[in-house]
Amino acid sequence: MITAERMAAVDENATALGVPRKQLMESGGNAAARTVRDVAAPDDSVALVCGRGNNGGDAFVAARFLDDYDATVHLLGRPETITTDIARENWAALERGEYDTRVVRDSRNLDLGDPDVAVDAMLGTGVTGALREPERSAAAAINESDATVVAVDVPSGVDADTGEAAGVAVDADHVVTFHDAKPGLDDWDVTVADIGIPEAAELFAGPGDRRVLTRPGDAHKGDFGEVLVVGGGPYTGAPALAAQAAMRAGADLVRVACPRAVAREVQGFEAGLICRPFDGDRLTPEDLDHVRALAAAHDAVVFGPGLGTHEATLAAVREFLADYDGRAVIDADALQVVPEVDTDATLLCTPHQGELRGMGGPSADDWRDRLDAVTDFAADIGHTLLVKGAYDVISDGTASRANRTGNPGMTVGGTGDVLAGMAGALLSTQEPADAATLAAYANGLAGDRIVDRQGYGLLASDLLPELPRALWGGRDE
Ligand SMILES: NC(=O)C1=CN([C@@H]2O[C@H](COP(=O)(O)OP(=O)(O)OC[C@H]3O[C@@H](n4cnc5c(N)ncnc54)[C@H](O)[C@@H]3O)[C@@H](O)[C@H]2O)[C@H](O)CC1
Ligand SMILES: [K+]
Repeated sequence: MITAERMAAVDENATALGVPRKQLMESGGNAAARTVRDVAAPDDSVALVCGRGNNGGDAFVAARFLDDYDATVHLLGRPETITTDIARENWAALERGEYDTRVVRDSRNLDLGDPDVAVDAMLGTGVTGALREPERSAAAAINESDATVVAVDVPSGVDADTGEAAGVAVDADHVVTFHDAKPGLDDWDVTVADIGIPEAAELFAGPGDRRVLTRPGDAHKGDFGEVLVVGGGPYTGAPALAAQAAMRAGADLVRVACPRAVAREVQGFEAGLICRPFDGDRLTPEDLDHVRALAAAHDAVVFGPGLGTHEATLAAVREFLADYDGRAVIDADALQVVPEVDTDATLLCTPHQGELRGMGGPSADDWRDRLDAVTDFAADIGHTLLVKGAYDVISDGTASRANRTGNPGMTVGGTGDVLAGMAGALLSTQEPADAATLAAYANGLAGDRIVDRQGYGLLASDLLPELPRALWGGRDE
């Protein structure tokens, strides 16, 4: 089962892998034609009723695979208003090939004839709200006809995510849907057609996974959250890196709770960082009132960078989590307490494989073997895991994804702090698994770009200025 939103992401990932949408449209159109062949007799007439988006484009392709039938392509609207290049190119091919095409400029002129089979390719996953004209009249005409109706991807008028129709919808006898079942189609006679989307487009994080984000140009203050980084003690750079990464990832506000001595250093890295220091030289249970009050005022907490493993510090983490019910990224030394704590918090844990074993998690040499093992362990502990490695594995306990951006130059200290900070910023507004996937992808991509440019020898802080483009994509992508 796949939602329209996720389908669009997978589609974009497929393009990045070198399987562009036009190729998928070719397969989709071919699959639609095969479904028509299954229901049509050899001399049957076929009316393909097409919208101006890619759903219509699928039927332009299908028409080429139905040469031997008496097939007519009805385009609802002027060819100049076709919304995508690939649909327009396929329409142009029909015209050049002298197929039987009709342009319906006005729904009052719609005449489907009396087809044996009607193909509904008006709207697919791009539908919003109730059908407008001329699609509404065309849907009524299809429903009133005696034709066997084959709907492409989704019956027009039906929202593929809810299965609800906001008004008139096509009453299809068969639905040929692409790649995977769509959530709203349980009650229909559905064939799922493989259109050649590589498994890697679903499994590996890619540029399509950015679609959950609002692009900075459209963003408003408050679209992103406020993030609290709790860290520092024996280490001072870690909380500063995490906080700066959270800022680069678009957090509206980032504050750092750390020992007073660390705060001076944190601000030395970046004057804009706001510190809310506590006394002493490491986190202890005595600081919890301070940390709890701060955490309650933020959308996500990043817990761990540079905290160290002092017993009192781990006790503080344990006590904090026991009655925290917000969202947190747990990294580094704080990870080891997670399995023993009963908490209502929503946690995104970012262990490398050694830390995963320290949490009582699975060890598997091959990342493919890790996919299921990490899912099982995430389900066990009830939190989302981002297991770092040459191939990162991400799971919320129901399914797993992998990320293969990044390179050996990123084993240098601090890159994990950058990842944790970015994950915290994303977790403040996104589902934990989406936040984890995107953080892993963007962190690795930033590192890959640096190494492409300058070779190895990168510093974790080099990643920071690369993060925005890695997260949102650049104009050149
Ligand atoms: N990977 C894949 O799954 C592939 C799917 N393909 C097909 O593409 C469609 C989705 O195409 P898209 O262009 O995004 O949207 P639509 O064709 O569904 O519709 C866009 C079009 O419709 C207008 N519109 C929106 N709502 C309404 C309405 N209520 N009434 C009238 N008109 C409406 C909107 O303005 C646009 O102009 C997917 O379903 C598959 O069939 C591709 O072939 C590639 C692979
Ligand atoms: K359709």
